[in-house]
Amino acid sequence: MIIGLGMIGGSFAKALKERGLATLYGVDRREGELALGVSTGVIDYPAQLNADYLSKMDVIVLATPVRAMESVVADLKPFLSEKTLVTDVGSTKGSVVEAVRRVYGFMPSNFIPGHPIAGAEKSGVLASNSSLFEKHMAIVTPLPDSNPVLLDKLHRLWRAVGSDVVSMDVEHHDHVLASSSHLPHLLAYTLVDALANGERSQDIFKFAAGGFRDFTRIASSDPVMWRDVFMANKDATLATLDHFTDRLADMRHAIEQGDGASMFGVFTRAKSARDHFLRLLEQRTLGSIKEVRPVSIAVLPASVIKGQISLLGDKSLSHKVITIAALSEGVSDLRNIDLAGDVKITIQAFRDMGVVIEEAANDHLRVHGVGLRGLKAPIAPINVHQSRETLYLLLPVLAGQSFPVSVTAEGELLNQSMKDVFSVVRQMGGKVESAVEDCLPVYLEPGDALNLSVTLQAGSERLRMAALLASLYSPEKSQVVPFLSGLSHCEVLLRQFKMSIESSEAGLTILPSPLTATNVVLTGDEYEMAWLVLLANILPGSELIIENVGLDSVSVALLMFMASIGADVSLPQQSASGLYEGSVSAGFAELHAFTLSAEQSYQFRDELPLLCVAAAYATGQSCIKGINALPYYYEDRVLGLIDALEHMGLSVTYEKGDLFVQGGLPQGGELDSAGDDKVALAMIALGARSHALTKVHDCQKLLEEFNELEGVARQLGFHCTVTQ
Ligand SMILES: NC(=O)c1ccc[n+]([C@@H]2O[C@H](COP(=O)([O-])OP(=O)(O)OC[C@H]3O[C@@H](n4cnc5c(N)ncnc54)[C@H](O)[C@@H]3O)[C@@H](O)[C@H]2O)c1
Ligand SMILES: O=C(O)C(=O)C[C@]1(C(=O)O)C=C[C@@H](O)C=C1
Repeated sequence: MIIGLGMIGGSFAKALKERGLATLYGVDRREGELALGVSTGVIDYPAQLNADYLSKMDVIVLATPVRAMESVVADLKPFLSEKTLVTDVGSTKGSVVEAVRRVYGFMPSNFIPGHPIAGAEKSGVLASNSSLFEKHMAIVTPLPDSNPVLLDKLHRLWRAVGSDVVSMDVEHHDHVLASSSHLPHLLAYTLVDALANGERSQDIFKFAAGGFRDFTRIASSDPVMWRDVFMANKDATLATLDHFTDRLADMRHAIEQGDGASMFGVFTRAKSARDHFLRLLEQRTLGSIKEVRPVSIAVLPASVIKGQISLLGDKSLSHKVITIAALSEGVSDLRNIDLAGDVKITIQAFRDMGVVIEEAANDHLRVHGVGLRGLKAPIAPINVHQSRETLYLLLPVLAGQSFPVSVTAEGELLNQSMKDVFSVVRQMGGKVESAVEDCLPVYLEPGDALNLSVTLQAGSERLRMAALLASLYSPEKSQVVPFLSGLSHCEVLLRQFKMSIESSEAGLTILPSPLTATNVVLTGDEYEMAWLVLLANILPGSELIIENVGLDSVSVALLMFMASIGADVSLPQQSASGLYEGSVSAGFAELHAFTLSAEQSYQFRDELPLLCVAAAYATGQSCIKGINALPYYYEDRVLGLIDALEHMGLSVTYEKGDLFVQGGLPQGGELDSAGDDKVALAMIALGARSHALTKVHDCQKLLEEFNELEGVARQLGFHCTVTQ
């Protein structure tokens, strides 16, 4: 039985009836609504509140405005069996519970309140919609004495009409809904009323467009229902209204003072919060993660590359410089930033914590730093999706703030051990809790900051950066001993922001100091640079100049190694920062077979897919040692390349972790990059001088990370095309 056959009661009845789940009886004080309910098939029968009807009901749903519920409960009381589940759909819950208690003197165990978080600005039975509750939440607010069997029945009823059921405490419900639903209705009603009765009202409505319509849709809602809501949820509404009024006063002040920075801050944070909300909503309504269309890249053999090119900023450096700028004091102008792919995740995470990041152009950001400890607690757990880079940069920074936070991820990242970076956080004094040891999701709680002294057990650049960021939060001097000696971009970048890092034989010594905003033009992506150098060397007639390069110790060692095996490549000069900065030139040359020691394999682990291709085009047999000693994802990449080399007709042996490749000309064919961007780029190089067309599959990630690939290829005359 539905009592109050309006829009919500009618929608619930219709949803159950269409699914063949119930015989529906309706009660309403307006007979016309009941008649319409029967004629439109929303209910089966009209009914009345007497013993005949009430004694045979399994479920009774109160769907009147909330202040009418007390008299309805009083009318039900004499005839009600305690086996009948009585529930309601009212927008407030405390008032309904109080009303029932007033009638009974206690809360009967068969009365379990509920509230579907779905609706519309319409009212009346004709506005019923049987799919209204699908993919929406239904909140139930059981009480300590609630009958568990009937509670289960209530859950099943809401699930049956497509809702996700959530349990909540009555008081919490009323506070949350006061902000999420009641306050917006109050603002919409008041805005329309103020404008309708103010000066120039006719023109205001005449010239209002989408903004006004979107903001005020809910002012068309039923006035009786909403009067009841505000009378029933007075305290919680006043609390959220006061908070809002204060914030509105701040905005008024900012406008009066012409304080653009404050306005910009509020608008950026609000946009980021709303975008986050829409993403949540989208996941709920789509029900599943979006499908990604597979993309392949076809490579036509025998092209030549020629010209001068400047590459977009290195991706991992883009993540890093955004992080450093966000923690600096002042505004940093960052240029040549790669805003594609995972970098967006780092940007979003900082925006979610109150950092204003302006996108001045496609590759240009203006970051309004908040200082080392100035981040704000995010409204929801931070999701780094599949970005390991974001995770490693964020964790130490979060452990340095004053609020606890949860961090989660998606896909494979959820199953991988984060022991190394969790250990850095623990050494800072942060508490790390996770259900599965050393895995995400993780709950981070800042502890008392400790002086950091870390000896890194691996050469990863992101771990090095994580340790350096962690050391920013040490009360006094801290020490980071990198796994690999030599200059890295991490120190160079941090020094640009005035971090005090001294380098000695013993490692890096860091003195506590704030970071100062600065302007940075990022140097080009180093993997893409190495890829172009390789391509130029395997395509006869090629001549190439790559500008805006900044080489750290590993990249210098790699290019020198390439030169030692016959590659035509020249390095720029070393600059004051210690990096080799300027242009790299490269051209065609016959490469010789080479042997890479296990130490070199580790040092060049990122570039190993490219070195496998170099081995394929070199004369003689090359050997790459110690592959099985690398972290598994580097080994996986090489294994992917081994498959590709064999598929292209080359002679390859993989024995006890050592790879032997007999150079020759590959045949062409179809290769699977398994979604790895670095592997895909190497496979494209492998196809560059093969006998026939090469098609590299699963290149979505590559195009996301290197979305200017087609443009670069076109500019240099290299024939590769994206196909579905
Ligand atoms: N409108 C929404 O978006 C929405 C969403 C979730 C929950 N709710 C809640 O659902 C309830 C119903 O809202 P609605 O939008 O369906 O309103 P509605 O106006 O469409 O329907 C209410 C019905 O209750 C009837 N009614 C009023 N007093 C009665 C009484 N004493 N006895 C019998 N019938 C009576 C009215 O005649 C009307 O048909 C409210 O408590 C509201 O807070 C509304
Ligand atoms: O979508 C609308 O029009 C609504 O007003 C629905 C809405 C809401 O504020 O979200 C209104 C009241 C409720 O109790 C639950 C949902």
